Amino acid sequence: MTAALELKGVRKSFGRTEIIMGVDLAIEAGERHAIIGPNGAGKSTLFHLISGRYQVSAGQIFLHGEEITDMAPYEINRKGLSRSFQVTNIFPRMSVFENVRCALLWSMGYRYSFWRTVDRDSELTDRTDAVLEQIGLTGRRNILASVLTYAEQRALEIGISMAGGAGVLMLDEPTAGMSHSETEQAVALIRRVSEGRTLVMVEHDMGVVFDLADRISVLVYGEIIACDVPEKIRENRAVKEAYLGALLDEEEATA
Ligand SMILES: Nc1ncnc2c1ncn2[C@@H]1O[C@H](COP(=O)(O)OP(=O)(O)OP(=O)(O)O)[C@@H](O)[C@H]1O
Repeated sequence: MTAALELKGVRKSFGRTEIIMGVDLAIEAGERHAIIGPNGAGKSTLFHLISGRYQVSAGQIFLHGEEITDMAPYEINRKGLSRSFQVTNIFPRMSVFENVRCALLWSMGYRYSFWRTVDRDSELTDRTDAVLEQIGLTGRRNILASVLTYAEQRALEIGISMAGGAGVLMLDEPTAGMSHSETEQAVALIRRVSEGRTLVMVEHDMGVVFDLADRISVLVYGEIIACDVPEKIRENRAVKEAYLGALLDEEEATA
Protein backbone atom coordinates (compact mmCIF):
# COMPACT_ATOMS: atom_id res chain seq x y z
CA MET A 1 0.00 0.00 0.00
CA THR A 2 1.25 3.51 -0.78
CA ALA A 3 1.99 5.49 2.35
CA ALA A 4 0.03 8.72 2.88
CA LEU A 5 3.29 10.45 3.70
CA GLU A 6 6.77 9.11 3.10
CA LEU A 7 10.20 10.54 3.82
CA LYS A 8 13.28 8.99 2.28
CA GLY A 9 16.74 9.96 3.51
CA VAL A 10 15.65 13.49 4.40
CA ARG A 11 18.42 15.76 5.62
CA LYS A 12 18.55 19.42 6.58
CA SER A 13 21.53 21.55 7.44
CA PHE A 14 21.66 25.16 8.52
CA GLY A 15 25.08 26.34 7.51
CA ARG A 16 27.43 23.62 8.62
CA THR A 17 25.15 22.26 11.29
CA GLU A 18 23.14 19.22 10.29
CA ILE A 19 19.83 19.29 12.13
CA ILE A 20 17.97 16.45 10.35
CA MET A 21 20.31 13.55 9.70
CA GLY A 22 18.68 11.19 7.25
CA VAL A 23 15.07 10.55 8.24
CA ASP A 24 13.14 7.64 6.72
CA LEU A 25 9.50 7.50 7.68
CA ALA A 26 6.34 6.01 6.18
CA ILE A 27 2.96 7.00 7.61
CA GLU A 28 0.01 4.92 6.45
CA ALA A 29 -3.27 6.44 5.31
CA GLY A 30 -5.65 6.73 8.25
CA GLU A 31 -2.88 6.48 10.81
CA ARG A 32 -2.53 8.85 13.77
CA HIS A 33 1.18 9.37 14.07
CA ALA A 34 3.01 11.34 16.77
CA ILE A 35 6.55 12.65 16.55
CA ILE A 36 8.12 13.10 19.94
CA GLY A 37 11.59 13.98 21.11
CA PRO A 38 13.53 16.30 23.39
CA ASN A 39 13.73 20.05 22.84
CA GLY A 40 15.84 20.93 19.84
CA ALA A 41 15.64 17.41 18.35
CA GLY A 42 14.40 18.84 15.05
CA LYS A 43 10.66 18.15 15.22
CA SER A 44 9.57 21.59 14.02
CA THR A 45 12.27 21.54 11.36
CA LEU A 46 10.91 18.23 10.11
CA PHE A 47 7.40 19.73 9.98
CA HIS A 48 8.76 22.73 8.05
CA LEU A 49 10.42 20.39 5.54
CA ILE A 50 7.27 18.32 5.01
CA SER A 51 4.98 21.35 4.64
CA GLY A 52 7.38 23.09 2.26
CA ARG A 53 8.45 25.98 4.43
CA TYR A 54 12.06 24.76 4.37
CA GLN A 55 13.84 23.12 1.46
CA VAL A 56 15.53 19.78 2.13
CA SER A 57 19.33 19.54 1.92
CA ALA A 58 18.92 15.98 0.65
CA GLY A 59 16.29 13.26 0.36
CA GLN A 60 12.72 13.04 -0.91
CA ILE A 61 9.22 13.52 0.45
CA PHE A 62 6.11 11.88 -1.03
CA LEU A 63 2.43 12.60 -0.44
CA HIS A 64 0.24 9.65 -1.46
CA GLY A 65 3.09 8.46 -3.66
CA GLU A 66 3.59 11.78 -5.42
CA GLU A 67 6.84 13.59 -4.83
CA ILE A 68 6.36 16.95 -3.08
CA THR A 69 10.00 17.63 -2.16
CA ASP A 70 10.66 21.39 -2.18
CA MET A 71 7.26 22.32 -3.59
CA ALA A 72 5.87 25.63 -2.31
CA PRO A 73 3.71 25.36 0.84
CA TYR A 74 0.53 26.38 -1.03
CA GLU A 75 1.12 23.71 -3.69
CA ILE A 76 1.57 21.05 -1.04
CA ASN A 77 -1.55 22.34 0.65
CA ARG A 78 -3.52 22.04 -2.60
CA LYS A 79 -2.32 18.46 -2.89
CA GLY A 80 -4.03 17.62 0.37
CA LEU A 81 -1.64 18.32 3.22
CA SER A 82 -2.70 20.89 5.76
CA ARG A 83 -0.69 22.12 8.65
CA SER A 84 -1.60 24.08 11.74
CA PHE A 85 1.06 26.07 13.51
CA GLN A 86 2.33 26.30 17.04
CA VAL A 87 1.66 30.02 16.87
CA THR A 88 -1.99 30.73 16.18
CA ASN A 89 -2.68 31.32 12.55
CA ILE A 90 -6.12 32.88 12.49
CA PHE A 91 -7.43 36.23 11.28
CA PRO A 92 -8.29 38.00 14.56
CA ARG A 93 -10.42 40.73 12.95
CA MET A 94 -12.66 38.32 11.11
CA SER A 95 -15.52 36.43 12.69
CA VAL A 96 -15.13 32.76 13.54
CA PHE A 97 -17.45 31.94 10.65
CA GLU A 98 -15.46 34.10 8.20
CA ASN A 99 -12.19 32.48 9.25
CA VAL A 100 -13.46 29.02 8.34
CA ARG A 101 -15.17 30.24 5.17
CA CYS A 102 -11.97 31.92 4.13
CA ALA A 103 -10.08 28.62 4.51
CA LEU A 104 -12.76 26.83 2.47
CA LEU A 105 -12.57 29.42 -0.30
CA TRP A 106 -8.81 29.26 -0.35
CA SER A 107 -8.93 25.49 -0.73
CA MET A 108 -11.42 25.90 -3.58
CA GLY A 109 -8.93 28.12 -5.39
CA TYR A 110 -10.68 31.45 -4.94
CA ARG A 111 -8.73 34.65 -4.67
CA TYR A 112 -9.63 37.62 -2.49
CA SER A 113 -11.37 39.42 -5.36
CA PHE A 114 -14.11 36.77 -5.53
CA TRP A 115 -14.98 36.98 -1.89
CA ARG A 116 -17.47 39.84 -2.21
CA THR A 117 -20.20 37.60 -3.57
CA VAL A 118 -19.76 34.72 -1.16
CA ASP A 119 -22.44 35.85 1.29
CA ARG A 120 -25.05 34.61 -1.19
CA ASP A 121 -23.47 31.18 -1.59
CA SER A 122 -25.65 28.95 0.57
CA GLU A 123 -23.73 25.77 -0.11
CA LEU A 124 -20.56 27.47 1.10
CA THR A 125 -22.39 28.69 4.19
CA ASP A 126 -23.61 25.16 4.92
CA ARG A 127 -20.14 23.71 4.54
CA THR A 128 -18.69 26.38 6.82
CA ASP A 129 -21.36 25.71 9.44
CA ALA A 130 -20.64 21.98 9.24
CA VAL A 131 -16.98 22.63 10.08
CA LEU A 132 -17.99 24.92 12.96
CA GLU A 133 -20.23 22.16 14.29
CA GLN A 134 -17.37 19.66 14.13
CA ILE A 135 -14.99 21.89 16.05
CA GLY A 136 -17.64 22.82 18.61
CA LEU A 137 -17.75 26.54 17.79
CA THR A 138 -21.29 26.90 16.43
CA GLY A 139 -22.23 29.01 19.44
CA ARG A 140 -19.31 31.36 18.76
CA ARG A 141 -20.02 31.65 15.02
CA ASN A 142 -20.46 35.40 14.74
CA ILE A 143 -17.97 36.79 17.20
CA LEU A 144 -14.52 38.06 16.29
CA ALA A 145 -11.87 35.36 16.37
CA SER A 146 -9.76 37.55 18.66
CA VAL A 147 -12.41 37.26 21.37
CA LEU A 148 -12.18 33.46 21.55
CA THR A 149 -10.40 31.82 24.47
CA TYR A 150 -6.99 30.39 23.74
CA ALA A 151 -8.33 26.82 23.58
CA GLU A 152 -11.12 27.93 21.24
CA GLN A 153 -8.58 29.65 19.00
CA ARG A 154 -6.64 26.42 18.77
CA ALA A 155 -9.87 24.61 17.87
CA LEU A 156 -10.56 27.22 15.20
CA GLU A 157 -7.08 26.72 13.87
CA ILE A 158 -7.77 23.00 13.53
CA GLY A 159 -11.02 23.90 11.78
CA ILE A 160 -9.14 26.13 9.35
CA SER A 161 -6.64 23.34 8.69
CA MET A 162 -9.30 20.74 8.01
CA ALA A 163 -11.75 23.01 6.20
CA GLY A 164 -10.22 22.37 2.82
CA GLY A 165 -10.75 18.64 3.18
CA ALA A 166 -7.03 17.83 3.43
CA GLY A 167 -6.38 14.12 3.73
CA VAL A 168 -3.23 14.63 5.77
CA LEU A 169 -3.47 16.89 8.79
CA MET A 170 -0.33 18.07 10.58
CA LEU A 171 -0.70 19.56 14.03
CA ASP A 172 2.17 21.24 15.84
CA GLU A 173 1.76 20.93 19.61
CA PRO A 174 -2.04 21.14 19.51
CA THR A 175 -2.46 21.13 23.30
CA ALA A 176 0.44 23.40 24.24
CA GLY A 177 -0.51 25.91 26.92
CA MET A 178 -3.86 24.27 27.69
CA SER A 179 -5.32 23.37 31.08
CA HIS A 180 -6.13 19.76 31.90
CA SER A 181 -9.79 20.06 30.91
CA GLU A 182 -8.99 22.04 27.77
CA THR A 183 -6.51 19.33 26.81
CA GLU A 184 -9.17 16.65 27.25
CA GLN A 185 -11.51 18.57 24.97
CA ALA A 186 -8.75 19.13 22.43
CA VAL A 187 -7.95 15.41 22.36
CA ALA A 188 -11.61 14.60 21.74
CA LEU A 189 -11.68 17.20 18.97
CA ILE A 190 -8.52 15.90 17.33
CA ARG A 191 -9.86 12.36 17.50
CA ARG A 192 -13.06 13.53 15.81
CA VAL A 193 -11.52 15.61 13.04
CA SER A 194 -8.82 13.06 12.24
CA GLU A 195 -11.41 10.33 11.65
CA GLY A 196 -10.92 9.13 8.08
CA ARG A 197 -7.77 11.24 7.65
CA THR A 198 -4.10 10.82 8.33
CA LEU A 199 -2.82 12.73 11.33
CA VAL A 200 0.78 13.70 12.02
CA MET A 201 1.41 15.62 15.20
CA VAL A 202 4.27 16.95 17.24
CA GLU A 203 3.28 16.92 20.89
CA HIS A 204 5.08 17.22 24.20
CA ASP A 205 2.24 15.99 26.42
CA MET A 206 2.86 12.24 26.71
CA GLY A 207 -0.68 11.65 27.99
CA VAL A 208 -2.02 13.06 24.72
CA VAL A 209 0.51 11.18 22.63
CA PHE A 210 -0.14 7.79 24.20
CA ASP A 211 -3.87 8.38 24.13
CA LEU A 212 -4.14 9.42 20.49
CA ALA A 213 -1.31 7.93 18.49
CA ASP A 214 -1.45 4.63 16.60
CA ARG A 215 2.30 4.86 16.16
CA ILE A 216 5.02 7.08 17.56
CA SER A 217 8.34 8.17 16.08
CA VAL A 218 11.04 9.28 18.47
CA LEU A 219 13.35 11.93 17.07
CA VAL A 220 16.62 12.52 18.91
CA TYR A 221 19.32 14.81 17.53
CA GLY A 222 17.82 14.71 14.05
CA GLU A 223 17.47 10.94 13.83
CA ILE A 224 14.47 8.69 14.34
CA ILE A 225 15.70 6.23 16.95
CA ALA A 226 12.41 4.30 17.16
CA CYS A 227 9.10 4.12 15.33
CA ASP A 228 6.48 1.79 16.75
CA VAL A 229 3.12 1.36 18.48
CA PRO A 230 2.81 3.13 21.86
CA GLU A 231 3.24 -0.04 23.98
CA LYS A 232 6.49 -0.87 22.22
CA ILE A 233 7.78 2.70 22.48
CA ARG A 234 7.08 2.68 26.20
CA GLU A 235 9.30 -0.34 26.75
CA ASN A 236 11.97 0.53 24.15
CA ARG A 237 15.33 0.69 25.92
CA ALA A 238 16.95 3.20 23.57
CA VAL A 239 13.93 5.52 23.87
CA LYS A 240 13.97 5.25 27.65
CA GLU A 241 17.62 6.09 27.79
CA ALA A 242 17.47 8.93 25.32
CA TYR A 243 14.25 10.54 26.33
CA LEU A 244 11.22 8.84 27.74
CA GLY A 245 12.82 7.36 30.86
CA ALA A 246 13.30 10.69 32.49
CA LEU A 247 9.79 11.82 31.56
CA LEU A 248 8.06 8.63 32.72
CA ASP A 249 10.08 8.60 35.98
CA GLU A 250 8.95 12.16 36.54
CA GLU A 251 5.33 11.15 35.98
CA GLU A 252 5.62 8.24 38.44
CA ALA A 253 7.27 10.43 41.05
CA THR A 254 4.43 12.97 40.88
CA ALA A 255 1.66 10.33 40.74
N1 LIG B 1 16.23 28.52 10.61
C1 LIG B 1 17.16 27.96 11.40
N2 LIG B 1 18.45 28.32 11.32
C2 LIG B 1 19.39 27.77 12.11
N3 LIG B 1 19.13 26.82 13.03
C3 LIG B 1 17.87 26.42 13.17
C4 LIG B 1 16.80 26.96 12.37
N4 LIG B 1 15.64 26.36 12.72
C5 LIG B 1 15.96 25.50 13.70
N5 LIG B 1 17.28 25.53 13.97
C6 LIG B 1 18.00 24.71 14.97
O1 LIG B 1 17.64 23.38 14.73
C7 LIG B 1 17.54 22.65 15.96
C8 LIG B 1 16.21 21.94 16.01
O2 LIG B 1 15.18 22.91 16.19
P1 LIG B 1 13.64 22.52 16.13
O3 LIG B 1 12.87 23.76 16.46
O4 LIG B 1 13.34 21.83 14.88
O5 LIG B 1 13.55 21.49 17.33
P2 LIG B 1 12.26 20.91 18.05
O6 LIG B 1 12.50 19.46 18.24
O7 LIG B 1 11.03 21.31 17.35
O8 LIG B 1 12.33 21.65 19.47
P3 LIG B 1 11.14 22.07 20.48
O9 LIG B 1 10.62 20.80 21.05
O10 LIG B 1 11.88 22.89 21.50
O11 LIG B 1 10.12 22.85 19.70
C9 LIG B 1 17.76 23.66 17.09
O12 LIG B 1 19.09 23.52 17.54
C10 LIG B 1 17.53 24.99 16.40
O13 LIG B 1 18.34 25.98 16.99
